[in-house]
Amino acid sequence: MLRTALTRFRNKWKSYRHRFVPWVVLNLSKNEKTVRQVTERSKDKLLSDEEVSQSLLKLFRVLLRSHGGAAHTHFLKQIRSEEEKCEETPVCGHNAMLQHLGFSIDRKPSTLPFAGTGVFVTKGFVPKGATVAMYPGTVYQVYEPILLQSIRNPFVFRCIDGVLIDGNDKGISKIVFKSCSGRDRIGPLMMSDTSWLTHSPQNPLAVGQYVNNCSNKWPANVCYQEYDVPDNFPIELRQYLPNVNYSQDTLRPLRCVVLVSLRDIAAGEELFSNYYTIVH
Ligand SMILES: C[S@@+](CC[C@H](N)C(=O)[O-])C[C@H]1O[C@@H](n2cnc3c(N)ncnc32)[C@H](O)[C@@H]1O
Repeated sequence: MLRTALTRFRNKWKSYRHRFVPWVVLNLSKNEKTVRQVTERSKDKLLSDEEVSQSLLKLFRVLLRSHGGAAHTHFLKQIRSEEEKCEETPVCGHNAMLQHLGFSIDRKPSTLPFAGTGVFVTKGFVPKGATVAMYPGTVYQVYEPILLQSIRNPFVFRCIDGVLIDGNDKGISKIVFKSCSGRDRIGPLMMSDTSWLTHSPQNPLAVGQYVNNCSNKWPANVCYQEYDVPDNFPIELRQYLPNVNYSQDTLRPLRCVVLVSLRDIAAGEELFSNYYTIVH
């Protein structure tokens, strides 16, 4: 009997796509109704990678312009024609987001009791199918060790293929991210953004690690989606990517995770994702 129960649990556990260990284990039975079910891995993507690229590039180009890009003048020349479409005044990340994506998001105390910080739409309006946030952190391939960093860490996110992203902005996780980010720079160009580790990230999308889990009362309004950064992603815009590979020798494209809106979301609403997705 115990053996059957254990086998059933193991099979079910294996099909969970995103997990925040150990919180998921402790809360699995509390809100099973909210589990998101998809029939195939390929059906899980609401947006194509190209659509995700387009919205990231739109924002990052404005950020580059507003941050001066002084050290990257020669790169700026290359993208001059695109930039001419943007307005001349420098803008802060949240304004850039509002002006160019139509909404802004920020961290605030969650509306849920005992749920700590959450993420809210602060201004504007998020249409269904928009890239609303990014899940920052160090990317660990399935074969890479994460034991120390994962102890008492509720920010370890598991992707569909077992890749892990450590989105903790404190302690050893923070040290690891900064060290990997410094290691990967190319001359003056950063290949990733470390400012998500602070209270004011340069890339205002990079707060997805603070999105709380939905409940029976508050259904999910966003979902996670893997996004592998394509080779042709402009090198001068990679400084806004909030992810870095743990190992320098990783051969595959950089894994990012974005949160995509499942419905229209109005200003003032908290974002809720689904920590559990079953892939049948
Ligand atoms: C990825 S973190 C989310 C950010 C977290 N709210 C914080 O302030 O650090 C996951 C943790 O958030 C809390 N959390 C997420 N969803 C929750 C919910 N619906 N109710 C209570 N706590 C929740 C749990 O403590 C969980 O371990």
